[in-house]
Amino acid sequence: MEKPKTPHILLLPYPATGHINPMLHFAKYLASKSIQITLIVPTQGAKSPALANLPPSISHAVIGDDSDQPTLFNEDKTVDLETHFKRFRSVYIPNLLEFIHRQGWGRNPDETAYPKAMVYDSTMPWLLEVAAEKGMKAAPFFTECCGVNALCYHLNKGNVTFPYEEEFPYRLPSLPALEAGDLLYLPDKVDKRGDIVRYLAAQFELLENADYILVNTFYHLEPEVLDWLEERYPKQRAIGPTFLLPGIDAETAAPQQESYSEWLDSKQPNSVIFVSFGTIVTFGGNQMEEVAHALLMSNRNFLWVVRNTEEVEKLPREIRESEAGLIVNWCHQSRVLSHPAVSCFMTHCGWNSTLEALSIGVPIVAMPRWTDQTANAKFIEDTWRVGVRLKRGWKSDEIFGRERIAKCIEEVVNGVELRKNCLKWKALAVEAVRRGGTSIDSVEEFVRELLLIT
Ligand SMILES: O=c1ccn([C@@H]2O[C@H](COP(=O)(O)OP(=O)(O)O[C@H]3O[C@H](CO)[C@@H](O)[C@H](O)[C@H]3O)[C@@H](O)[C@H]2O)c(=O)[nH]1
Repeated sequence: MEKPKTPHILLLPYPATGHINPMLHFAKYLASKSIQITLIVPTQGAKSPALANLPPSISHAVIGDDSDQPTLFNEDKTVDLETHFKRFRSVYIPNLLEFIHRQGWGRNPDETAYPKAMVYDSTMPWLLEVAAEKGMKAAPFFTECCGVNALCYHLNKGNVTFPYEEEFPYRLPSLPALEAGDLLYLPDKVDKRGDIVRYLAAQFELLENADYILVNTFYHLEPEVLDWLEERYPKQRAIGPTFLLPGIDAETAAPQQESYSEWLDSKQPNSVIFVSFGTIVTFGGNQMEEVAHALLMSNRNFLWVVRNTEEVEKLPREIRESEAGLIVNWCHQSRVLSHPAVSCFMTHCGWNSTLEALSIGVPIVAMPRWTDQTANAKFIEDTWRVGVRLKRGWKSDEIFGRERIAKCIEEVVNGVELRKNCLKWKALAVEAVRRGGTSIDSVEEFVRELLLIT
């Protein structure tokens, strides 16, 4: 008997865990619908823990980029980010075209094996042209929140100029009033010329030609800004939180790192401060020391993810030897957040971490560093009201002191209103991905319309 024909789709994340994770969750959901998936990761992302437990239903390829170049956010040298991004693109595109050619999927787009669509990270908008050249539908995937996307839209259309004009607050349609410290930026020592802001704004290049625009958020979290952007881009859909899509395993942790599970199990409900700063930012020794002392001052249990062993060694001895805490270099974050022992989450406010906390219902101590994190922290405190932020001044690389951090922890741990709000967002997030929910309906629509299957 002839095997049933399934459509094939390419997924192309940007090579960073915070970008691979949400797209991979989406890929797993599509794979569970018998859609054939090929996940293509540039070499810089090949070692991401997100890729540790790929299911056999997802084919996986690594394609050369410019990874012998300096790391993207290198604080020791001022990296010319514009050159970095240009080189990435100029190396990646020919390698991708050659990869597609080598697969023998054929040139005829009617062939079943030939990918019908390309879902690509929105920070690589130039992939739309590759999709068009290869006769595939183009679906950019945004890994940041819609409020941040709207900021990028205004930057791209010139409604907001960079360097920012000092007429704060900015009042932009569908967004709350924004102060300078709420906007996208990187400190001068990492990105003097604002290349990262331009790179993020460029997500809106060519966007009107996209067949679908996927955003990892959910409708009830950002209704005004989603509606506002949808008026301009009718094919925009909120499909998140992708880590909650049904039937997927959102596992990202290396299995040998599970000692923390037993440790968490041994703790009282609501007794542990969970601290994790994502996969890119580093805060530097002095800031880490202040965090360490704030945790000690809180007199509570803590579970702290410090990615790098050298960083752990630089922490004060009292924290390394403290019986109240555990320091690990990786964990299954969404599982930790779901543990009843966890009472609050100190985070750098990367969008995945923010969305995970919101959807699991854990209040936040927001300690943003840069890019979208400052805006996310603003929304966490003032829009969703699920946390307290350590507020940065404009372009400030100030070190937050231990007293200030400890005060935020106390406010969050004791915040009755915050906890109520958390439960509200949690319920709405879960509803979005349930049968008939806004996000799941959008995913099903995508599958039906773009891949032409029912
Ligand atoms: O021990 C850990 C640490 C992290 N994670 C996961 O790693 C992801 C981290 O993503 P995120 O919180 O978004 O942080 P970054 O890694 O910093 O993400 C980058 O990408 C995001 C999406 O574009 C942006 O919002 C951030 O600012 C940018 O730094 C999350 O899914 C976490 O659950 C784990 O599973 N275990």
